[in-house]
Amino acid sequence: MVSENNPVTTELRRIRDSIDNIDAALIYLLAERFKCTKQVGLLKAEYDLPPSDPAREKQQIERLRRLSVDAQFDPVFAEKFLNFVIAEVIRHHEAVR
Ligand SMILES: C=C(O[C@@H]1C=C(C(=O)O)C=C[C@H]1O)C(=O)O
Repeated sequence: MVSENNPVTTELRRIRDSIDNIDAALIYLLAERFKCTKQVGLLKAEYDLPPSDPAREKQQIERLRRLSVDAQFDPVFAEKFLNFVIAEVIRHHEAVR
């Protein structure tokens, strides 16, 4: 058991504070993204456009994979994450038709 004032405990708390801030930022960013995709979904419903756009998704995935490499981040995970988000967006688009 390490004490409250142990240097390791202090360092762990400092890093975890940053992790908590980053998680909060991610939630706000995702909320903004879903506000935008909601508008897209309403436009698509109004003009009878298909909920998904595979060509656009392909461009986004290629772009995010490139950005991930630049950022020294795992491009496979980036693609999985984007696909997960897009699947939820498409589900919302189907629901508002
Ligand atoms: C938001 C859109 O709808 C869908 C969701 C996308 C996304 O979440 O980025 C991208 C393409 C579409 O499959 C769009 O067409 O722009």
